[in-house]
Amino acid sequence: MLKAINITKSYQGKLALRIVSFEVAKGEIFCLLGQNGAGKTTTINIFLGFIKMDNGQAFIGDKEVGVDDTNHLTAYIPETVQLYGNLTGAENLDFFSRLAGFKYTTSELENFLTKTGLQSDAQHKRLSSYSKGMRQKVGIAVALAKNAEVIFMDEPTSGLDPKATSEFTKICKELAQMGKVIFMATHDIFNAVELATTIGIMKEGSLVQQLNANEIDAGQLNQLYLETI
Ligand SMILES: Nc1ncnc2c1ncn2[C@@H]1O[C@H](COP(=O)(O)OP(=O)(O)OP(=O)(O)O)[C@@H](O)[C@H]1O
Repeated sequence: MLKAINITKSYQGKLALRIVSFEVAKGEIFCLLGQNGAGKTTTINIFLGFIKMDNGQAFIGDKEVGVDDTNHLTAYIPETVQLYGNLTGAENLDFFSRLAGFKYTTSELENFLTKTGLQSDAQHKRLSSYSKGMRQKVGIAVALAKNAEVIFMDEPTSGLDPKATSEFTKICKELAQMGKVIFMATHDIFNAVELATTIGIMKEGSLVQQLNANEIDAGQLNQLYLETI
């Protein structure tokens, strides 16, 4: 579903990605680890079309990023989901769904929000009263409402408390069971082991490790990470 072929990217002559290649299948959760500046966000931004690669190719399904229209296939959950504080969760979802070309009834909007675990008494409250975890649930509801096939996430559990992280992990697994692809940059080794099907480790712009998450525990991954980066 996702394919990176020999992607390179430099900023002002400094290489940020050095010939990065990988594939992610439907229903997979790919967690990308690596130190600050390793190239995780750059990889995500290239797939989202926010920045252009210098060389290589990126595919989402059979569509090529930068060549075909891939916008409708993707959703993006950044560390802090950008929503309108003076609108309710349901109103934000309605607004962003319409932007993506979808018009839903109030009960359909509520269904999307309920699927993410956002409690019904919160759905019609203003976003300004939401916690970070609740905002992320609205972000995930937007991804569901626009029927995105691939959800990119950049450090989504950063700053979440353990309960919110656990709820977030559960939702991600449900999304994967629905056949969605999740591609996540994270510093959270323990959550990556819990969540991922595949774990990638980046170092200085290269994807230096790719591991099956079932074959490693958190202690082993932590050790390997420290030896690798
Ligand atoms: N807009 C930009 N202009 C110049 N250099 C940039 C830009 N964005 C990223 N870089 C550089 O590219 C490299 C990769 O950065 P990137 O943000 O992809 O890393 P990262 O792994 O996501 O780091 P972090 O964990 O801090 O988010 C770094 O050296 C960074 O300084």
